[in-house]
Amino acid sequence: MSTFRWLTSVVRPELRRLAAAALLGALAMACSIGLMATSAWLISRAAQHPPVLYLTVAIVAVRAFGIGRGALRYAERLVGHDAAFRVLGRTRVRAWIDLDRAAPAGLGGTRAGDLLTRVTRDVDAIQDLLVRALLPLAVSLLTGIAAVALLTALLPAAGAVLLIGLAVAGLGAPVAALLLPARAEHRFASVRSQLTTDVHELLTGLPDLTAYGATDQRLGQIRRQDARLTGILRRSAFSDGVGAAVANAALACTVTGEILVGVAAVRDGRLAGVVLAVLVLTPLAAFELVTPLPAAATHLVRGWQAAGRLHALAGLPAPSVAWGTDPVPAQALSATAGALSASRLIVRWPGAAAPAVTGADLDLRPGRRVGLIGPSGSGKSTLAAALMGFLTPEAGQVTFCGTGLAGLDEAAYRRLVVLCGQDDHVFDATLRENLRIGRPNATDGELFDALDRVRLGAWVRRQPGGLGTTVGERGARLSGGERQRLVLARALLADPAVLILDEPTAHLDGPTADDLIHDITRATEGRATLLITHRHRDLEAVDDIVGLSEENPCTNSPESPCPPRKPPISTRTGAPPTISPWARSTC
Ligand SMILES: Nc1ncnc2c1ncn2[C@@H]1O[C@H](COP(=O)(O)OP(=O)(O)OP(=O)(O)O)[C@@H](O)[C@H]1O
Repeated sequence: MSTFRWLTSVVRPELRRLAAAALLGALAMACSIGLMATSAWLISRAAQHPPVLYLTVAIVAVRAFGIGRGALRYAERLVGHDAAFRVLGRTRVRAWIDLDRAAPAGLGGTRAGDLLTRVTRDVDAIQDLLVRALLPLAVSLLTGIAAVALLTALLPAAGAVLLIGLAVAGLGAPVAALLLPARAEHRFASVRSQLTTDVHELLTGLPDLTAYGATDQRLGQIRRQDARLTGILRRSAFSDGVGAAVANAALACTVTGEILVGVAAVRDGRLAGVVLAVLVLTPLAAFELVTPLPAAATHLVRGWQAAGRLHALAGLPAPSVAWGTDPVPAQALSATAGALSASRLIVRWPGAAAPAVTGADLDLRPGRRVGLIGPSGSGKSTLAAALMGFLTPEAGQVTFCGTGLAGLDEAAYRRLVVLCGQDDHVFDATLRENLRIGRPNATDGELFDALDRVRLGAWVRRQPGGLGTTVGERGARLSGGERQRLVLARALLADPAVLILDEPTAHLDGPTADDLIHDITRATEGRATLLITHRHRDLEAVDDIVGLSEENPCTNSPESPCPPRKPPISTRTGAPPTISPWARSTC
C-alpha cells in the first residue's frame, strides 16, 4: 500500500467532519472579509452624512459578521480538532497494532528511540498535517474564490488584481518556503529520530559509558545531531520568513493595484466613490488567507514524511505464529501425548542468513521436567521463542495437546504456557504491580506466597515500602538475582500448565542458585517444565535432558539442506511423572 493510500485510509472515516471544519473555517473567513468590506463601505458612506436609516443594514451586517466570525472560528476549531484527534487516535492504534504484530521477534532491526519518535512525534505530525496544512489550504481555496467573486462583481479589474495577488502570495510564498529548505526539510524526520535515538541510548547506557569514560564522545555525537536539527529548523524559519515577505509584498502590490484600477473606475464613472474603500480594504482581510500557507507547506512536507514512516511500520517483519481462533483443545493430557511438543523444528530469525535451530525435537509432558542444554549460541532461547509462538518455524511444527499453534487461540495459549526469559522486562513500578502482570487480581497474600517460593519474600518484608517498593527503570534498584527471582515469582503467579525457564539461575551465587532450583522443583510439581541452563548441577532436578549442538551449517536451502537432527547429547529418564489433577484437565 502506498503512503497516500495509507493516509487516505486513516483519514477517510473523518472526511465529513474535516469537510464541515473546512466549511466552517471558510465561513469564518468569509465573515472576516465581509466585516472588512462592509466596514469600508460604512465608513465611506457615513462620511457623506446620509440619514442614519440608510446605514442600518450595514451596521447590522457589521455586527453579524463580527459575531459570526468569532462563533464560526470557534466551531471550526472544535470540529477540526475533534476530527484530527480521532484520526490521531486511529493512527496511534494502527501503529501499536503494527508494533504488536511484529513484537517481540520482528523488532530486532529497529531502535527504541526511532520507534518512540514514530509513535509520538510522527503521529503528532499527522495532526499538524490536518489542522495546520490541509484545512488552511481548503479554507484559503474556498474563501479566496469567494473574495475574488465579490470584487469581480463590484469591478472586474479589481477582481483580477486580487486574483493575481492571492495567486502570487498563495502559491509563491509556500513554494518559496518549500524550495529554499527542500533538501534539509526532507532530512528533518530522520535527523530528529536519530537525535532521539542517541539521547535514549545515552541515558540507558550512561553507567557503562561513564565507566569506560566514553560519555564525552557520545555527547559530541548528540551535539552534532542537535546542530544538524537546529540548522534545518533555522533554514525552515528563514524560508518561512521569506514566504511571509513574499506574501506581504504581494499584499502591498495588490492594494496599490486596487487603488489604481479603483481610482480609474471612479474617474470614468464606472464605480461609485464609496465602493473604492471596499476595493482597497478587502484585500487586507483576504490576505489573512495566505498568511498561514508558508507554514502549511512545511507541515505538509513533514506530515507526509511522518505518514511514510508510520506506514513503514506495517512492513516490519511479523515472524510470530498466525494464531487461529480455536480455544485450546479439551482432550485430557496423558503421559504419552505431549502437552507441548516440537518436532524437527527449523527456526530462523528474520533476516538471518542461517537458521538458529535446525531439526530440534522436544516433548514436554505434564509432571515432567526437561533440561535443555547446549553451548552459547546453539539456539536454546530461539527454541523457547518458537515454543512461545514468537517465531514461526521454517519447517517442523510446535503442537500443544496435539494441535499445531496456528490452530489455537493465542490468549488461551498464553494463559497455559509461560516463558520466564533471561532478560524479562521489569517495569518502573512497584513490586506489586510487576507481580500482578502474572495474575492481575492476586491478593497480597498470594503475592507473598509466590515471593516466598523464590526466596524473595523475606527481602520484600524488610523493605519499608513492602510490596509498594518501586524497583526503578528496568528494575535498576534491584540486584541481578533479585530481578531474576522477581520475574520467576511473576511466572509462578500466572500458574501455567507449561513453564519454560530460560536460565533462571543466571546472576545467582552457587548456594542461592541451588536453593532456587530446589524451590523451582517444588513449584513446578505437576507441570510440564523446560529448564534451559548452563549449570550442570541444575540438571539433577530434571527428568530428561535434551542437548542442542552449536553446529548449524545448513541454511535450509536447496544448496544447503538441513541434515536429519542428531540425537540428543544425552537423555536420562527419571522416575515416572506425577501429574496433578488440574494438569490432567488442562487440555
Ligand atoms: N533477536 C534476535 N534476532 C536475530 N538473531 C538472533 C536473535 N536472538 C538470537 N539470535 C541469533 O540466534 C542464534 C542463537 O541464539 P540463542 O539466543 O537462541 O542462543 P542460546 O543457545 O540461547 O545462547 P545463550 O546460551 O548464550 O543464551 C545466535 O546466533 C544469535 O545471534
